[in-house]
Amino acid sequence: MAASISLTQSFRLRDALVAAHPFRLASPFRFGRSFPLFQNPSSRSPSASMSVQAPKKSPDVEFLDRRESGILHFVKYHGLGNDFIMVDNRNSSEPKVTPEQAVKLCERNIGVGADGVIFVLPGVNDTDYTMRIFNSDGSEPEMCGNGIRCFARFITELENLHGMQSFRIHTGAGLIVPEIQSDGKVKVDMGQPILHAPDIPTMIPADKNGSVIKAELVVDGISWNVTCVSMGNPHCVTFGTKKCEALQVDDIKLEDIGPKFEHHEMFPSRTNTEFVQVISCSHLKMRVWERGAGATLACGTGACAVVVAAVLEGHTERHCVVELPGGPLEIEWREEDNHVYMTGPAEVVFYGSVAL
Ligand SMILES: N[C@@H](CCC[C@H](N)C(=O)O)C(=O)O
Repeated sequence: MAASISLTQSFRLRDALVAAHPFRLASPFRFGRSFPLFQNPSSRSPSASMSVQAPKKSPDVEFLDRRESGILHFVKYHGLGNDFIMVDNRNSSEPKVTPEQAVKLCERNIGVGADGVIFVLPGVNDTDYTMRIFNSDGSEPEMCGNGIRCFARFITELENLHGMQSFRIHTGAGLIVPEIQSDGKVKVDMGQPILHAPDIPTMIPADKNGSVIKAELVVDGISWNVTCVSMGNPHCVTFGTKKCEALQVDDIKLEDIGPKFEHHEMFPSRTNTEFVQVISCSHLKMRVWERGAGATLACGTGACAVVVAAVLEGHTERHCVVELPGGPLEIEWREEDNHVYMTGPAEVVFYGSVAL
């Protein structure tokens, strides 16, 4: 596959990237060619201290080591259709891609196409790695739930690890711990939800505990009931309006109403918004409008925020299946430690290289 697609003078796709990629591939497309120039040392290798040779990357990702000026090698991943361009950035603490380049890469018609670009950077403060992400509009969020599952699976490719693994990841939301399970799914300790209004942040008047739970927010002339939760990044969760308390989420016109929540004056850092339907006391259905990315097929931090909001509003138990357009996530808000746990898949879509 050596086709060259001309985009603009400053941005060309190389090695025949797919713009419209199939969802849920049985086996990933492969566009990168194996061509190892060097091997990265791995402190996680059990034999690292005894062997002169550092362990090899998984053969699928050896092409990431090719050093060619102006070329970005990457692996595209998705978590329930929330898709990301994953970049091996372990040799520098500065992302290899600028926010402006990320916008072009994420473009679905003339770019690779993705909801964001994620960088695997060196760890800090006793963590194994640092995760940074640019949304498709170039803004930088604090955290990404589907992204961190992809991140964990990408590390196993980079480090050629097999079986159950767990990593300590530094993010803008603090320490996050994803764990690869025996079935290949990734369970993530997403930490504690933040409910204190100024820390979310929201300017919606808070209750006596400082939280915004089932409060009124007028958007586009309609009074919505909203609960605000931060999972490191801000979320505004709604189960309905004052007039109609129970949403039918398929009826929501996301493209119209989503941006009005995102840019509402009550959210000084903008917000992600989840529209939720209660199916049962352990089953929720949601659609999401993401800050900086628009309508996506899934949002991991959003699903976590939704379960926290559902418990606080008295709709569900603490352990729920959250059904998203891209598929289900299992979410538990554990009483013992106040942490939220998210379990779901992460898959390779394809391997590629692009001229920046
Ligand atoms: N899709 C992500 C969230 C990505 C960040 C979000 N758009 C924001 O700006 O906060 C997820 O799975 O959590």
